[in-house]
Amino acid sequence: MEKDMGEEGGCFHEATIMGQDGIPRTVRVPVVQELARQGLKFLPERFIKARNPSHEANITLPMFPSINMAKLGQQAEPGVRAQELAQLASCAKEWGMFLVTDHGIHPSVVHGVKDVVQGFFRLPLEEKRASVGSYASIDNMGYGRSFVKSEDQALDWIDRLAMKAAPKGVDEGLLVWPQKPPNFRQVMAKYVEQGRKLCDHLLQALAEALSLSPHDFIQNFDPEWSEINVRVNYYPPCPQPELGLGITPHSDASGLSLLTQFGCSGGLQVLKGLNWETVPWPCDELLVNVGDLLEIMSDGRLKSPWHRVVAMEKERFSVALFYNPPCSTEIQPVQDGDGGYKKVVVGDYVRHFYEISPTLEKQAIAYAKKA
Ligand SMILES: O=C(O)CCC(=O)C(=O)O
Ligand SMILES: [Fe+2]
Repeated sequence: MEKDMGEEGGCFHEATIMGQDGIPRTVRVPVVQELARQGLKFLPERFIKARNPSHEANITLPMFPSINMAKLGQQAEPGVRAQELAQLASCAKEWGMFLVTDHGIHPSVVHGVKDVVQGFFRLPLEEKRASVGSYASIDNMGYGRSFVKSEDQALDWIDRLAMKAAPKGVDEGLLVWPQKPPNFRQVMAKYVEQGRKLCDHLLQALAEALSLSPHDFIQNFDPEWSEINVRVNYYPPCPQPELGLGITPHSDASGLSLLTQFGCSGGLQVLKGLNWETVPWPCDELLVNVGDLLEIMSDGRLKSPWHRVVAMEKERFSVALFYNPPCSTEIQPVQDGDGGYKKVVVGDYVRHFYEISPTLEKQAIAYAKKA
């Protein structure tokens, strides 16, 4: 693809949006990494987000709940395990988000992910483009696109790379995975495999923590057909971070999301009451958050957190694995928990989520509420 210089003096990603006439149109959004390279003093107009000052309390939580996965194992001493399950129940209910330690994913695997991700983003733009294919009709996948819905929407200060890692075979012939660095897919596949094990373990523990049967959540997942999407978020250094956002507020349309970050920490915020609070998430630790699908399965006992990413002066990367039941699975509350949720097909839920997102408030989940 030609290097496309526009009025911002940068290069552009293309995104397909639905026009008001119902006809899809292609819009161009700047490649943020290329903009950032120009050493801008001011944040370009298109990236300025209206923020509600009364919600900007600038609170960094002194500490954040952390779950030791070894203490949740069957070999753990029963008293220790019961205590860890109680801690899991409390942080999953209070925050819908927690750090995990002793999770069994070897640091070399996480470092491998960091190396290939940085390797990809260090490539010149033309090489990045040449190295990645496209899912064509699947929005939000491949290199570059974000939640772009209209021409006049304020944009996120981010470049993204998103791929389907499972089920196997979904991308045959599409070559979406970067060819450079050459070990990108292999390294990511290892992380995905280990991340899946961790999420399976957590799904069982979360059910137990809520006094349900350990199988209640995981029964909706399938070793062969569950979906795992990988999304790499790259937030280049931002000239006026207080005016922009890396990712606009959202919940995840997943069962569970597993995240790692590098570059710097302090970008992720979660809405608590009316305040955005910065999650104290150290760089080498893994973070898990409850997605909308688990909120539905738990009938609201677990809540998917409303979260966002603030722009920062330094560059930051995060890698999210979104773990979902197979898209044809019907999920429903395992037990009545007063959340008012009903049976939905996973694929229908996710499609609707992306059709209406981004929204100002947590709105997509209303799709799964009883009338
Ligand atoms: O970058 C982060 O910390 C969070 C990313 C995120 O929320 C997402 O990819 O859905
Ligand atoms: Fe998210």
